[in-house]
Amino acid sequence: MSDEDILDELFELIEERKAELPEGSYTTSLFTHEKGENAVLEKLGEETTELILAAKDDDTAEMKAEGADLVYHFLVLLSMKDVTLDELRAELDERFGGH
Ligand SMILES: N=c1c2ncn([C@@H]3O[C@H](COP(=O)(O)OP(=O)(O)OP(=O)(O)O)[C@@H](O)[C@H]3O)c2ncn1[C@@H]1O[C@H](COP(=O)(O)O)[C@@H](O)[C@H]1O
Repeated sequence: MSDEDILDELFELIEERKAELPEGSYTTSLFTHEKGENAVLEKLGEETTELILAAKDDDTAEMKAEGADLVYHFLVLLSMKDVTLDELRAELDERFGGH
């Protein structure tokens, strides 16, 4: 499975959680008052700090773990703001065009 596949699958699952709000799901809790937008923004801040500290320690295993948390919460934020993964790809594609 390519990296692109897992990002698409994860984003689709996040969109499904947003639409269906199944109980007992952590993602659901981020889309409801149980945790909400502030919790997503706080997590992005916390995990960015943890990623920086892992990099400073040259701890690549921890970098991957914190990076995965960061990507997941970033995808939740995109979905929360009705931005799609394809729009993010279009932004990256546009920048890559010059190469
Ligand atoms: N990738 C993730 C993912 N990364 C991190 N997290 C959650 O993010 C939360 C915060 O992580 P922390 O390490 O800060 O843990 P914590 O301080 O104990 O968390 P809180 O007290 O703030 O809840 C944890 O509860 C993790 O479970 C994730 N939760 C879900 N996913 C993906 O989303 C899918 C759907 O999950 P559910 O919506 O829970 O079914 C999963 O199968 C995964 O693929």
